[in-house]
Amino acid sequence: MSVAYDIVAQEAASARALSALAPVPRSPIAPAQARLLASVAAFTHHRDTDALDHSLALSLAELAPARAVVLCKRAADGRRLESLVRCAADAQGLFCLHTGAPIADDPALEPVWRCMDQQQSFAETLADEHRLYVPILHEGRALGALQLESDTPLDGAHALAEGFARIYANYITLLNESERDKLTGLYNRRTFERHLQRLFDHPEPARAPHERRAGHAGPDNVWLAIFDIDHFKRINDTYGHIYGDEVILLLAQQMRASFRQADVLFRFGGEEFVVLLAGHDEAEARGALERFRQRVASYLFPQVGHVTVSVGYALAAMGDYPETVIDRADKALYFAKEHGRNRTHGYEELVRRGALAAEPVSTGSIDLF
Ligand SMILES: Nc1nc2c(ncn2[C@@H]2O[C@H](COP(=O)(O)OP(=O)(O)OP(=O)(O)O)[C@@H](O)[C@H]2O)c(=O)[nH]1
Repeated sequence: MSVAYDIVAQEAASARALSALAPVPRSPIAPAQARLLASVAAFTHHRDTDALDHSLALSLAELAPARAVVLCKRAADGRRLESLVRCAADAQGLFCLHTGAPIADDPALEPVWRCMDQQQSFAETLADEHRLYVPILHEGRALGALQLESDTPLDGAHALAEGFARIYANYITLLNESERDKLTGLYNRRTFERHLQRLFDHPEPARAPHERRAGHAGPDNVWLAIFDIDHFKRINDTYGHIYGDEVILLLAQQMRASFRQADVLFRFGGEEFVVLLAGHDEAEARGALERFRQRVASYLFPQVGHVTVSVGYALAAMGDYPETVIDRADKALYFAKEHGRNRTHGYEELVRRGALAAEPVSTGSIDLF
């Protein structure tokens, strides 16, 4: 018995070894399946959320097929839509991508909200257009929705769109985790450069194009501000790290409540935070930063009481190296710390009044990220 068993086992092992060496016979794959797999592979290849969003809309528009696909994403607070990506065929049938911020209370977005609230797909037929709405669900929550538009009924696209929505939800959750700080949920330093570039490309995303100032063509100015909690070591030493962490968490909440939707908030590490503000002039940027500083100073942190922050900021001009701008804001922050803390200082303002020496323009290419 045992010999026979060994022979059978040996034969099985050598068959496995042979099959490992022999070329695997390729079973024919339908072109549609091959295209689908290629699309999924291409779209899960991306490591940044913007590229992933674009790829999802494009893949679905091509495969559905749909005249247009709109990806609507909900903001973290769940109460508003944060971004729209629309992929639509032009007159030549080529797909073009448009990104933008939804207008609050836009009635055209009512079916999108219905789809997210009911967490269910549904189809609608308008005068000469068929529409399909599919929620993007993750752990019982709708992260957003897909809207497909076509001249013909989209019945066949239902399963495809739902499958894509599931893959997208899993993947975007992983990406979000890698882009955000675990304690506060703010963006981490890794994604800073991409956000800076995006602000230059799409200034003031919270406003609709018609709301922008007439004749305003290029990007608005962008300021980079660094906040540092004053005497944070003392807070840790007096109350312990758990309370220290709570101060960091509550400060992040204060940041979210104080800054506009268009401003981008980061935790750079430790007790250091960064905000990218798109604005018209320095007075506007300074006003927003001062409001935040005062808000923190008057907030009562549980157990710890009053906490203050020092703020340094600098103009991020198009073409500046991010590390140069960070360095300037850091110098202004250092000045604020040196001159009493709980203050806001701008690098350009300090240079203008001779309190800081102007730095030569950096021509290096150090990559800090
Ligand atoms: N609780 C907590 N503490 C942190 C974290 N990251 C950094 N720290 C602490 O933050 C403190 C920072 O101290 P310092 O850099 O000396 O600065 P400071 O005491 O805030 O003083 P100034 O910045 O000069 O006002 C250190 O004690 C770090 O251990 C964190 O994630 N949680």
